[in-house]
Amino acid sequence: MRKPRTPTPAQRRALARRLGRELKRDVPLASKTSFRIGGPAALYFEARTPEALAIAVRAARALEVDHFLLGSGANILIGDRGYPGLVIANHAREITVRGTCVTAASGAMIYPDLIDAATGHGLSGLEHYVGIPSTVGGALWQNLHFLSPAPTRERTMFIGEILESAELLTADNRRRRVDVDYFDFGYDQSILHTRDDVVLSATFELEPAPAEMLARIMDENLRWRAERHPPLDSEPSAGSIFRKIEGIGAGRLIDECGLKGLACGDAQISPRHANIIVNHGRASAADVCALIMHVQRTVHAETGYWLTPEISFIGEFGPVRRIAPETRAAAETKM
Ligand SMILES: NC(=O)C1=CN([C@@H]2O[C@H](COP(=O)(O)OP(=O)(O)OC[C@H]3O[C@@H](n4cnc5c(N)ncnc54)[C@H](OP(=O)(O)O)[C@@H]3O)[C@@H](O)[C@H]2O)C=CC1
Ligand SMILES: C=C(O[C@H]1[C@H](O)[C@@H](CO)O[C@H](OP(=O)(O)OP(=O)(O)OC[C@H]2O[C@@H](n3ccc(=O)[nH]c3=O)[C@H](O)[C@@H]2O)[C@@H]1NC(C)=O)C(=O)O
Repeated sequence: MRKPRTPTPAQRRALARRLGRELKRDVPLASKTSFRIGGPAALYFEARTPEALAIAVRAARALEVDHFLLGSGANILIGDRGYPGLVIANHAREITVRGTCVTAASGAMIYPDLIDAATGHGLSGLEHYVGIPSTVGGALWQNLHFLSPAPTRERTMFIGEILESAELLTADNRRRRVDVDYFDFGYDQSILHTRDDVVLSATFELEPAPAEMLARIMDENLRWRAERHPPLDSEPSAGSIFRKIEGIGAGRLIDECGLKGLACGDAQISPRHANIIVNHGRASAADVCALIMHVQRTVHAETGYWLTPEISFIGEFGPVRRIAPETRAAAETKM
């Protein structure tokens, strides 16, 4: 990925003319991510409607200002030096329910807002994703997934299965409604990874279901997550760091290499789940990157697999120190 550039004074002024007083400077980003890590955005704009989102993206494109679209910040690591261009934070959160269709602006939170709206109307299809931090846009970007309900949990369910249509701002700045096939969904994959489209809103086609069934699925899924994953509020993270590889869980490989609990500064490979790095308070992006690189080298040396990060790296990063090759967790374990 190309390094984002700092806008020129002329670009800043032109952007301010288009976006008005809502365009802010030097806004800290760490608190806007689930990892609670990262430097500031040089320029920052909060879009509260799909129209404002389209205006901001069009303005950045027209003025050739490097920009990043921030959802709930749950799948990214922002560099310690921050983002030198424009961060457009998607706070377009309106949700409407009509019959069995739920339409949401792309900044709506899947959990709790969209799930509350759907289950409150006795509609099934979204409840599987309870407890997962994501906006609607982020969920379509990566085809949000979770296991099918207990007791069998025999397959992975994807949000693409219930998507009916979406409104996009396309790469050529047109507003266009597309159906589900457009997204070319896969595991952790969608067309959004390769096209510069922005999701403005999405419509999900759901099915009526008894309230007790919805409540049971949500309880069981929340319990599943609580048993396996570190709690986000007290141990901030970005969820899974690495992709599955040939169907094998990255967590299993990292665990087998004895890396659970290994720490670098305040960043630590979670003792609970080896594919999650947690921030114990003052972790830097450099600490997280040092752990990521150490995991890649160790897992490769011991298993032959090269793990690929699932999270996106946003903005500017400083130097990363190398952890000694043989380092294991025991001496540094923090619980
Ligand atoms: N299954 C699990 O347990 C977990 C899953 N996750 C996943 O993490 C993601 C979190 O979403 P969220 O926090 O909102 O996203 P983020 O703010 O972390 O952004 C992630 C990426 O989504 C893209 N994106 C966000 N909004 C839009 C939009 N409106 N239109 C097009 N692309 C968009 C951006 O891509 P670009 O740079 O290309 O614009 C961005 O790089 C979800 O995909 C979720 O599946 C996270 C934690 C746990
Ligand atoms: C957390 C995320 O998504 C999760 C999603 O919530 C759940 C449920 O559907 O399935 C995946 O987790 P996962 O725990 O199965 O993923 P992996 O880290 O690949 O682990 C696979 C397997 O390894 C084993 N495992 C895991 C952790 C660990 O410390 N030790 C270990 O042995 C477990 O048997 C586990 O089942 C998604 N992760 C990936 C990379 O696909 C996320 O995307 O951020």
